Amino acid sequence: MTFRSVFDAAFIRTEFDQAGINTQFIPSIWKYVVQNPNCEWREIPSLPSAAYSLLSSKFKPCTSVVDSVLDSIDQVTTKLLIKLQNGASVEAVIMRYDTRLGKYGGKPRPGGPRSTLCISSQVGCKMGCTFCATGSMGFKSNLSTGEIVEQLVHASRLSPIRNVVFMGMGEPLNNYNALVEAIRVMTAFPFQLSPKKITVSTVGIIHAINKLHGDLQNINLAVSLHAPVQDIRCQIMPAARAFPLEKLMNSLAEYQKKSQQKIFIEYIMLDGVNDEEQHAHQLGRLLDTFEVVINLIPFNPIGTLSKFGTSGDEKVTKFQTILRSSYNIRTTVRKQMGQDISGACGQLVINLPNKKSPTLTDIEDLHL
Ligand SMILES: C[S@@+](CC[C@H](N)C(=O)[O-])C[C@H]1O[C@@H](n2cnc3c(N)ncnc32)[C@H](O)[C@@H]1O
Ligand code: SF4
Repeated sequence: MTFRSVFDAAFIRTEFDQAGINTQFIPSIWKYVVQNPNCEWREIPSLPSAAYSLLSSKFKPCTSVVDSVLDSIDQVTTKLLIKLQNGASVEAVIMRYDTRLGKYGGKPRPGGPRSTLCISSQVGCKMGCTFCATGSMGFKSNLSTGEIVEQLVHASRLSPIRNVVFMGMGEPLNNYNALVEAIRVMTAFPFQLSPKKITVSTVGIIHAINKLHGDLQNINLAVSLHAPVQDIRCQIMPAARAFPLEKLMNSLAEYQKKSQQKIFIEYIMLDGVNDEEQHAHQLGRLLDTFEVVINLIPFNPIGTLSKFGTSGDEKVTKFQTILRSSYNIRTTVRKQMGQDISGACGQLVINLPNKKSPTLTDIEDLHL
């Protein structure tokens, strides 16, 4: 029998309403589950009896289970392999790199480290970017709101999570309703993450960007641009044909006008493809009228799944310098994390259900 996640917010609210149970009990149920993910419903104190029977018949505290936990050698990154109820698996990655450490003069941050959690929104992805391991799987299924939130529940048991980035498996804006609802849950009691600490990364799904600000305010939008001109974008990202660069930039301009927020631009550095000086100038001119931060991403090799090479450090530095000095654009280079456990961007790819349960060796084999 299939159970729903108690974090499937819209579903549980409707069920409570229909059964005449006050929906105000829901946050306290979530709090109990966050603290006791393996609890029995009867253990939760002070619920009406109708709530216990409804919960028992239709819901599970967590519908997903953590199959394995893998730490990087430096202990900074932890990859969770999470098995969903339908037998498919996704990965979530905890990164303990604390950008605020400098603020404390190199001493540990008061209250301990606050981690960033990289979350998956789909099993596989249909956008087919040619440098991405997840893209090579094709689309398998969407995660429900509850399955998205449960990644936070599982990770929070290992590390206090301060930031959430939708940069794991899948294209979040292709699973729009579940994404919006999941972010609403994450910013509500008992998680209470600040929307400013949540980043949605997208390949550039124009119709979804156009409505995003109406549904969620104050979150960060990151756009995987990866090329300054349409023809290079089409070569490396098939989705660029459906979402042409010019229309995407118009949509981003509208988004920025409404949100009044910086947009984060992700730019993967592919050797000899998009990393020449002329590309830096084209990118600088393209973004001239925007308030952006550019994040240059060193390409993480994905073995035979992709033919690309990683740009050399000198080229990356030159690219960064042009954007900074000629265009005054804040430009950072992404720190490489979790490569030894294939937990880095674009390295997330999972074996499929009903073949057999994936083991870590299977996953490592697929990655490398
Ligand atoms: C895996 S995607 C998930 C979010 C969304 N689908 C997107 O494309 O923005 C997160 C980021 O990883 C980047 N990425 C994908 N494959 C990569 C690779 N092999 N090396 C480095 N970054 C990669 C993507 O371009 C994107 O900026
Ligand atoms: S980079 Fe993002 S959009 Fe492209 S295939 Fe990978 S997950 Fe999908």
